[in-house]
Amino acid sequence: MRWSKLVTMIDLHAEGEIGRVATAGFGTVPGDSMMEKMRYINEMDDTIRRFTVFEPRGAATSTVNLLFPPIRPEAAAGFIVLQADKAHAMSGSNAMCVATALLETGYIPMREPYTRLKLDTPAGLVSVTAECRGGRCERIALDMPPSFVHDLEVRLSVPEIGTVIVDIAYGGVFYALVDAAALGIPINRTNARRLVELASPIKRAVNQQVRVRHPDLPEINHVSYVMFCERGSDPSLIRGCTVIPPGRCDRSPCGTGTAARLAAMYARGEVRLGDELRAQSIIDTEFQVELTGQTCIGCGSEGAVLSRISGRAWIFGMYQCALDPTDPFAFGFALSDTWGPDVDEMRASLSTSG
Ligand SMILES: O=C(O)[C@H]1NCC[C@@H]1O
Repeated sequence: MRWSKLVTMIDLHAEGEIGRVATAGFGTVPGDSMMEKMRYINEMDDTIRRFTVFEPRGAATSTVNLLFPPIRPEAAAGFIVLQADKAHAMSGSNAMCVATALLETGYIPMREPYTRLKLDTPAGLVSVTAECRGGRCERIALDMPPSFVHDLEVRLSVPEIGTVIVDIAYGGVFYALVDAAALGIPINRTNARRLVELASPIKRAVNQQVRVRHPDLPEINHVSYVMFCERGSDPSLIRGCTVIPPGRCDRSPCGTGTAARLAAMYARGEVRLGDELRAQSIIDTEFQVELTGQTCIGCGSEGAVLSRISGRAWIFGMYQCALDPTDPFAFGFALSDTWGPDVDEMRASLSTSG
């Protein structure tokens, strides 16, 4: 064989949201921290991201997590989430996939009934508690990064829609949280495409009209996702749908989005410390959510909340993708027919041309 690249991956999903874990073959990514590695991918060379996520080797629902040996001594491993638009600082469903892959393949020794480990991410260390039985990870609980509200009830002027009121909060990445009922759109499978079409101008507007910045992680300085939020008659059930650029719905209840949402709910007095909730996705899968504490960030100036979010992940395959030196699509491609309305905007932001 004359391949110039061969990347080995484990196929997983967490409550329906795909999260491939690349374990070998993607070479080295310069950086003395996960944040530096993420910056390198986003600003210097995103070829491995495009090679693995975009077509023909990837697809519109692709997410690939690059697995790294630990840099911080207390971490078992590090990972960086590669999505269609960029590398991101943290992801709940993907952290569940990474932890499950590490334990069920034996990369990290499994202890029953609980295995505890730390994962290193650009957003910081994430403590993981895996419920294990018979060699299987039955549930992965994440102690999410401290979550906080950046702005409540920001009035956005959104072309094609009008005024949209959003909360802006952080749960590992920044979110614009939108009340789905205010836009008259229930979160259900039928509305998946419409939710994507609504999120596109809202995300553009929020990043044009609002400047965000994490007080301790200044490189996290834009809103990554729009999350539509819904509450039903059951106060313990919160339903949500995160739209992932360039245009698809998160199939999971979204861990970072739910953590951000909890901060906004806490700020409004809608939840209290110790409350346990169920976060439900557009395909009705669920994460268990607990508001576990308060903390400060930004030199103590910002109030933040701590949450533990758990879900299940499953390995469903192994995948190797290779590059023939004559393959014209080493950098992959994406089309708006399946990837969503913001493909051209996404292409304009790529750090590697081709
Ligand atoms: O659970 C989460 O946080 C992720 N799911 C896909 C988009 C987010 O990164």
